[in-house]
Amino acid sequence: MSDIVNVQEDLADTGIKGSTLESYFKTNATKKQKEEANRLAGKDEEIIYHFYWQMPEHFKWIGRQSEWVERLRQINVIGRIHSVNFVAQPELYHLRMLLYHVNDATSFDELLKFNGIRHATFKQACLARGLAYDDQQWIDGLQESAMSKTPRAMRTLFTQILIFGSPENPKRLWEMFKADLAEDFLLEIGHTGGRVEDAINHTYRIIASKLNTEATEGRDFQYWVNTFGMDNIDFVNNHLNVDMLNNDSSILEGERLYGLLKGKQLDIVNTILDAVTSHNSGPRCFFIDGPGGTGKTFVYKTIYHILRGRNFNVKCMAFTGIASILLPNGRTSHKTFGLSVPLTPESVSNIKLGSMKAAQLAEVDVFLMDEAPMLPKYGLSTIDQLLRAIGNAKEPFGGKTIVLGGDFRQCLPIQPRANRSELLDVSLKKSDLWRHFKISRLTRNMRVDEEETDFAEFLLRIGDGEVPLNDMGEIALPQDVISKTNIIDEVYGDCLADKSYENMKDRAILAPLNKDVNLINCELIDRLPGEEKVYFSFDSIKDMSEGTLQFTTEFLNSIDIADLPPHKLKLKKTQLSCYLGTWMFQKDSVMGRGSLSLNCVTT
Ligand SMILES: Nc1ncnc2c1ncn2[C@@H]1O[C@H](COP(=O)(O)OP(=O)(O)OP(=O)(O)O)[C@@H](O)[C@H]1O
Repeated sequence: MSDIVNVQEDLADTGIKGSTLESYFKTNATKKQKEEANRLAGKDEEIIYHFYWQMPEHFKWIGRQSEWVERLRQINVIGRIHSVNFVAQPELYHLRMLLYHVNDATSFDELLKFNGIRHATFKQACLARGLAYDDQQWIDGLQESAMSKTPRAMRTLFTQILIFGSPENPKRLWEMFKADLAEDFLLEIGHTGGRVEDAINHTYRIIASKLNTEATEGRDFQYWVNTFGMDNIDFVNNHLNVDMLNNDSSILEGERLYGLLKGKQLDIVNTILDAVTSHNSGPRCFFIDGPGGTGKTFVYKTIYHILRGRNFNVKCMAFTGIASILLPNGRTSHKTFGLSVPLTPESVSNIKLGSMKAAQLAEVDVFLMDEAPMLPKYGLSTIDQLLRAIGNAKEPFGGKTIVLGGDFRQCLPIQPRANRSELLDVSLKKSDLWRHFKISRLTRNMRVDEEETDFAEFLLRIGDGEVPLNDMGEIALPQDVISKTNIIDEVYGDCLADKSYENMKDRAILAPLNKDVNLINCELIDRLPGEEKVYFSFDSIKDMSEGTLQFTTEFLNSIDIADLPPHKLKLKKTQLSCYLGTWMFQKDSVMGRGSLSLNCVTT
């Protein structure tokens, strides 16, 4: 009941007395009076009731009078009720749903009534009318997000549903969606050989942790523990920092990687392992400086697995999300240290002393951060202050071992409208903390073959600013790297001629613009043998009756964005396709994400 009062009070607060909705109720009341009068007079006149969203088609809204006035002529206009976030405002969401299905209500109160029973909430009224089923809207929402959102975003949505959505049966939702919620961790154990239950437990702990941090107002975490059927809070808290890779897999992986280390890589790993395990008073801050491809990520992974295998608590991170996924259990540095976005010299970490996140950081022995040159010097200071405060220690970074790495030739801190010297000024190298770092350099490019070393060196000289520029600020590329005929023939010609299509997966053509990629793709697909299968995207909107915006077919077909397959997707059996996410095929249409098994070669 209180929720309803709130909805009505909200409407009143926003000056909605005499609003379009209240006037709609009045219009219906007038129609009902007329219907009753007709009945008493024995008059056989049909009174037509309209849904709220149909009102603009048949009535004109006169704002001054706060009144719907019947149109003399019906016109083609589209009425819609603005959308409501079903997690944040569940009662408004159900009110909206009722308005889509009840066309003769004369008040909020009447919307609550069904079959002679007045229900306490709009949600219950929807349930009674069969418009919502036990948690059906949460199931729909989660199913949709399983197809379109990352597992991390889905875990956030799931937590919000638990906190704000009052689902009837949270445990059932968890059982239904736990595999989707754990999708990234399941993928990871697929590579590292961990156990499925560890991935699921890890997801469970993350959700427990989110609930613990976010379920502050009104509901205490224990409420969710009981409702959700989770293990008790102590169990959850005690295990929050244990990542899901079991130590055995880390020991094996650590040994494997260590055996492959070459030259300088081995020295760096040994130095860092020694600093962590021997508790000596030597340096605890390291910077691994190396151009792209010199094996920095390889080194982080080796250190991570060896230390995890020895029960050390190691956190991997990178400045950008895309680089963080290359690291075991990688997060962004912003997430790990609660840095604000955007990061400014005034920013402080949003991790509060005494909070659970602070306690988790206190337990970490080693922080590994890739792409560190993107972190501005004041970001490094914020991390230093946070770790000193958490550890109540005077040493840099609270005495934790911190391993930064990256390449100063690559992206530097992003500073809007900064000139060169301003950019350099915010670089890590200008930080007072820089002097504490022991710098090691990797130089051998592990990606190139012997015959490509000249080109690798050329790239390094570009990065170091040693290649001369012409008047236009351009550099001259070596003749042997410039395409002279057709780039498809040059890269894939022999595979096409020999029909060795499998070998095509070892080569790639990169282009700066998607339109060039599409052109090259189309030409290449045309040159592949076999029957072409064409899939079209959906060109109509599901559940139009729910008041979805109306779009023309032409518009829907023209949507061409990076996250979605193109409207016309051509596939051939011999084609190599890289799927970012998974798609759902229905008959001959393709949409969003889901599961896919196609009779074509995939990489
Ligand atoms: N010792 C090694 N043995 C075998 N392969 C290695 C070794 N070191 C690096 N590699 C391989 O070389 C490639 C480049 O290494 P890595 O990705 O670690 O470089 P990076 O310095 O992190 O590059 P970038 O800066 O571009 O991210 C990877 O495929 C990696 O697996």
